[in-house]
Amino acid sequence: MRYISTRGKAPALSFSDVLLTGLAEDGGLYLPQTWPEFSQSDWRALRGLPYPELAARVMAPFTAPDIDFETLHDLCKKAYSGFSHPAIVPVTQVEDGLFVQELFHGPTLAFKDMAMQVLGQLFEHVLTQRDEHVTIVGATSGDTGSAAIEACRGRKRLSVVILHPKGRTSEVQRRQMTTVLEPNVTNLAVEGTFDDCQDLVKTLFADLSFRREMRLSAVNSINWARIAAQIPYYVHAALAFGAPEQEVSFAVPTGNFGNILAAWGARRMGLPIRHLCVGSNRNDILTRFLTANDMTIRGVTPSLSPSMDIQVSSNFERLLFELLGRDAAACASIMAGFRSTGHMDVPRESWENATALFSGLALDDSQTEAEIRALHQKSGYLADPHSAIGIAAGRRFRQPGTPMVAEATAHPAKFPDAMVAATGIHPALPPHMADLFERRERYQSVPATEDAIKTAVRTAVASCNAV
Ligand SMILES: N[C@@H](CCOP(=O)(O)O)C(=O)O
Repeated sequence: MRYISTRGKAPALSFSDVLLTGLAEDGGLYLPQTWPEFSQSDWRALRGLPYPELAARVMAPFTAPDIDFETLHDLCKKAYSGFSHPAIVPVTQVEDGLFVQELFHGPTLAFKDMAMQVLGQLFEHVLTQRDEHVTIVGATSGDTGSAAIEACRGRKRLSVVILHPKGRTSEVQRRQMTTVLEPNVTNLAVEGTFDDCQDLVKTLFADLSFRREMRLSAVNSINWARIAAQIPYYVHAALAFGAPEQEVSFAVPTGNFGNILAAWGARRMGLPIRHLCVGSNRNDILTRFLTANDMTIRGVTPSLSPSMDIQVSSNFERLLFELLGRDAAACASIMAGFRSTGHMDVPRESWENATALFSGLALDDSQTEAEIRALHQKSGYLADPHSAIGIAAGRRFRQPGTPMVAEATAHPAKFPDAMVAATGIHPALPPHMADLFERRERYQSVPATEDAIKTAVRTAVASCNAV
């Protein structure tokens, strides 16, 4: 398998190189040169497999020939060994035709662990093979940061620097990051929004000499490996409902578009997915795009679902590239226009193709709170604000005869204030985090400037090397 950039001007790479490279050197995102396709009997053969084996079988075409199936299976077993639920990604019914797949049973209580735990193993494997060290720089609106830190903490071949928007995550989310004191972990509280953090990360990658000097690598979903490791849970859910004979739809609370892009990838591989529903909060750029072809940046506003407080959804570029028939020049020019004007001009035909498969629903904070409360009263299910938005989107677009699976992306204990306001219930943190509020924090506040972040990255790498 080789990977190509959505902007067409970076070299095609193998899986291991894509893993270590993160963002393509032309600013684009890597995608498989050709999508692997599974036959009906290939899907059937995955039924009933333990999750780590299913994950390895689904990911194997993406990692070949660099990583063979046996090695990958071993890495997946290690990755999912710390999950607290025996099914890893259990599915429960909340209403007629509406189901929830819980993706938050990993160590940091969010869906990011599903891929990040695998990435930690993959980095260790590839870097050991090559005897190399990399510096991971990532941006988080709340969940990616702690998942990345958890996957990388204490690993000698990795330094990890995470940028979060100061004061814009929940306190639990912040503490999950800032109380990890291993010397290879640096937390930067950036005076800006998540979009500023993500932009700064991309700016660092765009400076090729800095990038090479620091050996930068990525753990955000700009890194293809993140998407590849998120495809298997869609397969797992679809098989549970009778795929490949039965179609399934999914509803996904969406910020950076990586999670729902993985669902799209599963469909591209032949999984019978009928409909994909995007759930947004008041930062509703994706819903505006899907309802009116209006992809215009309006500024990031804090909400009850901070992980989705995003306007520029990185992974949309991968879908755009596919919608444009893989025309990299057109994709690069639309992305350049988006960057300079804040408005993305998606050709009408591509937009119509997107809306044939995707729908969007946005909930403001009072609607989110009402959804959490009503769902809890009617079904007893306690959904965090992000998952509640996904569930509302699933209910809005479910169709008779097709199970709708809403992805529960975070544990309610990550957002206690919102949960208490909606239901009066304060969900307890699991035992391994019970003392989170007593742990010492370490982070550095920095202005949202390229110079400040570069200095902080240099210092982090130097101090890590000194240990
Ligand atoms: N919602 C994310 C933002 C970063 O997304 P990613 O999937 O690209 O890592 C978060 O919680 O940090």
